[in-house]
Amino acid sequence: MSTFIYMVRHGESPKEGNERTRGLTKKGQTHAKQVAEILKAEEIDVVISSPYLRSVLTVEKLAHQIGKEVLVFEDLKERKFSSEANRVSNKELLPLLERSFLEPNYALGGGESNVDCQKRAVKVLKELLTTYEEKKVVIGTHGAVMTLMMGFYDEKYDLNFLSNTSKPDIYKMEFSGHELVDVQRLWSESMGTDH
Ligand SMILES: O=C(O)[C@H](O)COP(=O)(O)O
Repeated sequence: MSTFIYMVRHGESPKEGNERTRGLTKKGQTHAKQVAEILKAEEIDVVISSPYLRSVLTVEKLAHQIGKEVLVFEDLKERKFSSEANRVSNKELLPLLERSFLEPNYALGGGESNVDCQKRAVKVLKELLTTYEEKKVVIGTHGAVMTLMMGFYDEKYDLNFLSNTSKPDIYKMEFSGHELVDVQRLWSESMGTDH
C-alpha cells in the first residue's frame, strides 16, 4: 500500500501585509471551497498545514468536511525570504528566486537559503511519511517550500516548475515507503487561479 501526500498550495491572498497573518481574498475563499470539493472523493485521513493563515484557511474547509482540525507544523512555513515580516514584492522575489535556484546556499540577511528551507521542511515530511504510513495526508503549503520539498525527491521540481504552478494548486504525490513513485496534478487552471 502507498502513502499519499497532497501538496495544496494556498489560494489567492492579498498582495500586501504580514507573511504570517494575511488570509485569503474573496477569490481565495472560493479557491478553498474548490479545494475541498476536489479532494472530497480522495478519502483524506489527515490535514496538515504551514502555520501561515492563508495556508491554514485554504485547507480548513476540507479538514472540517472530514470532521478533523488542521494540524499545524511551524517548519512547514514558506521559505523566509528576508528579515522583513511583510510580504516581499514580486519584483524583488523573482531575482532572489533565480539566484537561489542557481546558488542553493544564497540568502538575504535575516532570510533563509533554499538549502536551509528544504532541510527543515523535508525533515517534517519524512516524519509524516513514517507517522502516517499508508494514509492520505493533505499538506497546506506555499510555492517555494512546496517546490523544495518535491525537489528533494525529484530534481525536475525546480524554478521552472515553480513558475508554472498556480495559486491554488494541488499535487498528489504517491510514496512507496520513503520513495516517490508518482505525481499527479489535481488542480486544473481552468478553475481560475492567481499567479
Ligand atoms: O505560495 C506562495 O508563493 C507564497 O505563499 C506567496 O504567496 P503570495 O503570492 O500570496 O504572496
